[in-house]
Amino acid sequence: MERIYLDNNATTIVDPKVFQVMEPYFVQMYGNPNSLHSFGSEVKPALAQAMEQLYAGINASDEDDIIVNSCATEGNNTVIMSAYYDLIRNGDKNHIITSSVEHPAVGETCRFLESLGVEVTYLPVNQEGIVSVEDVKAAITPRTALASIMWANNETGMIFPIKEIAYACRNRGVLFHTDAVQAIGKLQVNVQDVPVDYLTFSAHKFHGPKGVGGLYIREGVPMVPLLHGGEHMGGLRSGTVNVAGMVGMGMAMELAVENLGYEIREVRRLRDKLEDALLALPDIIVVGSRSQRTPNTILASIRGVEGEALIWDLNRHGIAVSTGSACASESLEANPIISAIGADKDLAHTGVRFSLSRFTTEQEIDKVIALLPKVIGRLRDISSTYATPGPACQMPEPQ
Ligand SMILES: Cc1ncc(COP(=O)(O)O)c(CN[C@@H](CS)C(=O)O)c1O
Repeated sequence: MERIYLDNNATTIVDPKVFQVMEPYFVQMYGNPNSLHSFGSEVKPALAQAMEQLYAGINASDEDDIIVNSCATEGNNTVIMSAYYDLIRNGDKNHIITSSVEHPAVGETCRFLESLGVEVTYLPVNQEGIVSVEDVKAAITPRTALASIMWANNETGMIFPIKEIAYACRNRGVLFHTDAVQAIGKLQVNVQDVPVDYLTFSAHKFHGPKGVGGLYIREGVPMVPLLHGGEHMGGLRSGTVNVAGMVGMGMAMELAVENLGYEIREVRRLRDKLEDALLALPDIIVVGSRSQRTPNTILASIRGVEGEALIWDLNRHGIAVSTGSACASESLEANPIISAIGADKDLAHTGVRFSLSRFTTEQEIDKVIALLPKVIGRLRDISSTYATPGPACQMPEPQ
């Protein structure tokens, strides 16, 4: 059976060009870059080039740092724990601001710090699923150590006003971190234009390998390492460098920037084609306006159809989607994002996320469009809660 992959916000295929540059560092040039002999020294040029690609990809200046780590989860933990060690435990701060829709790598790390006595403000989202910069400004106190707000949400694709939030934090002397995992390769990320202090990303979200990520640190801002035990990454992240992974991530970053125009035009066109087909069916809503969303993502709520039931039925036809973030896919809880925007609880159990990539083809989208009415119709026919097409789904009234 031909399979169609529409879960790219969970992870992406490694671009063949990325795999090609990685391969030699597994079986030919496999030395430890910290070794003094030729096996170590011969890998250094590739690491230097990869670092240049990462700096160029987010327009970082030479004075800034980018540390290569294992993933965005590690990067998010590193930033938040650094704020705790440096500004809260040893300083006079005791407050962190984040949003109620962050990835668990931010949300759960903040909850862990609450268990250590740190005060955390979890900002709400509006019915579009977006955090307001006014709410960030209002939440800042003299004791605020850090604000951490994601650039784009992994379930809805909604893009947050990061430039305004970054300036609001800078003007009030608050360090600002953004989780840019769902932004790299989908929108322009330029740290000269957007004054973030920290920024995290994961290679496997933009057609690089799993198990490698990056943490950008603006010159002059504090960083207490999470991992100790060696001078790797200038002592900011100990552990033998994942040479092949770093080389692959560098190439993936270069290709992500190179293909941004295609993503914004062509991937968006295919996403909109799928979204239009979904909205032509009764009792379906999509979270957030397209103009405020990453070009590849749809979070749809399909009345009368449990999200899990739809993903299993589509899976039987070889189509891979998710009910939301992969890390929450085992949970049968209501989709927290759909709950957060104020939709009714029935809708919150019917969320399905479609996320495309530059490798998604028109033929694949056409096949999914042809199949959806049958799959949704069958599930509604056997549903005990869905009788006939209800009133056209309305987004919840603004609170
Ligand atoms: C915004 C955001 N922030 C951090 C992560 C974690 O990335 P790692 O490489 O696993 O560390 C993710 C990964 N979100 C996947 C898996 S849970 C999803 O299905 O939405 C993310 O989307």
